[in-house]
Amino acid sequence: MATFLPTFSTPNPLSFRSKSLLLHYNKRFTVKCNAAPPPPLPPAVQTFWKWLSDEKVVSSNSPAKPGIVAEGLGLVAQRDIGRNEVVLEVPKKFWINPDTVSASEIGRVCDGLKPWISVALFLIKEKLREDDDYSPWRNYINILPESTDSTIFWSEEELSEIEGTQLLSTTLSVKEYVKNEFLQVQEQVILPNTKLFPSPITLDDFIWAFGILRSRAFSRLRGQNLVLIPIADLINHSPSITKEDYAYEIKGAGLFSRDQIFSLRSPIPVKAGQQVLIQYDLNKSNAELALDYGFIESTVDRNTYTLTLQISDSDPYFDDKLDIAETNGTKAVQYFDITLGRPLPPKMLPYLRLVALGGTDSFLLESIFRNSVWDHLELPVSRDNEEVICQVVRTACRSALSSYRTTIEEDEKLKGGDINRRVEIAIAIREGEKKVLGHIDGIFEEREKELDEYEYYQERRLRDLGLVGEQGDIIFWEPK
Ligand SMILES: C[S@@+](CC[C@H](N)C(=O)[O-])C[C@H]1O[C@@H](n2cnc3c(N)ncnc32)[C@H](O)[C@@H]1O
Repeated sequence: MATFLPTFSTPNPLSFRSKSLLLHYNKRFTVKCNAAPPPPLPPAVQTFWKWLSDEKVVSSNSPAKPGIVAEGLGLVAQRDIGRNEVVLEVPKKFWINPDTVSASEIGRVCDGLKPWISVALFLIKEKLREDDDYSPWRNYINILPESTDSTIFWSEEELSEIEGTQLLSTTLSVKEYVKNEFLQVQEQVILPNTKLFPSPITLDDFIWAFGILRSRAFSRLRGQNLVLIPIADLINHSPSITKEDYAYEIKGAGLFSRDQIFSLRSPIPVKAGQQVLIQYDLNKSNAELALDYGFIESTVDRNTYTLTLQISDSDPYFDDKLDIAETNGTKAVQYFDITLGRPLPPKMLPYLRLVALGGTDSFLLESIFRNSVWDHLELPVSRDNEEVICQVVRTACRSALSSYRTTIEEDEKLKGGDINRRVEIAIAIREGEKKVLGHIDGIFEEREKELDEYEYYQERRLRDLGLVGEQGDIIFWEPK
């Protein structure tokens, strides 16, 4: 399951982003973890299932049905399910997307709105409907959670647990973005149309809808960038499924039908009574998982930090540097996601060297080098240049590390204690970020130690001209 919204980057000039499976116990239901029979379905879920059964979307023979699981609600196999077997098929009529909104009573006032905003308004409108004002969508809305453990729902006190992290600045940027969008839509759509929106709509309602979309909408589907698929969106995530493909798709409803259906398959064999699970997104960092869904994984490589590098506007060579950067697929402000235990992104060192280029190395910025300069930047340019990039990165890492309230050792001690899920997520996130910062610092510490061993541009040039021997000795010619 992937999300649809703009990505948010952190504001620090040299900033970085951070990710274990921590099971989520949804506040809606109580889960007892023992071999007892599964807990009965809450009335809202039973009504939802009956609605879908009456509409022939599901039947008593469906391979899976809703169940109460550790993650809240989930899809539980009613019989053994094979790998790639279809678990559910949901016809288009039951999807909620911008087209659903356009065709609804609020459609005429939602035209032209961003897709997510029109769907958010639709969800809120349906949620706030009076009981006597029946709408079938109510069956779905009633099973949606009031919140998740996404950081957008955290209290100030909970957020203080991620002080100093990139996740905190991203969360605050997201909330600010949602607030601004809310204020705008409130003024332009909600308040001028009180007949359509008779109940007051608050920022909290809007944040709820945003959280629902962010955690449940399917994207990257044929022709559908933002769509809620009731019942299919009960599928939970498993970190042990490492194949993302083929879990879901949109296809034709049949040879003689123009309708479309959303089809969900199980990526692995599932025994009766077990939960059907998928991989939401292999590429999301723990910070992204925490923001979008309110859980994280213990997988090491979900820990990332985003380093933001920039060619300064006041750099005397700004235009030349920007031209070189853009010709080589980078920008004036460039983000590099650094993952724990992995090498640096390939373009990071050349970009850093470009940003730091100056003094006697600046001849490389001349136009005659334009086609070859990036190749030169792939390797150390000069001792000065290489030393500067090591110092800049190491200083930034140390400064970022000093903004966390706890050390890795203190975080380690807190783990396993009597802490709630959100604090558990907070500890893992801040520990993960610090580990990545330590990893980056370590890489540049090594480089700093090796400054005297690198071959720099001038030596490479002399060697290419045959003026340096294999051992680095300069070859002299006696004048004839
Ligand atoms: C698409 S919904 C899945 C249905 C959801 N469990 C429910 O009760 O409605 C995604 C949400 O399920 C929960 N979830 C899914 N997979 C999880 C996991 N592996 N660990 C913890 N929570 C998970 C999170 O709250 C997430 O935001």
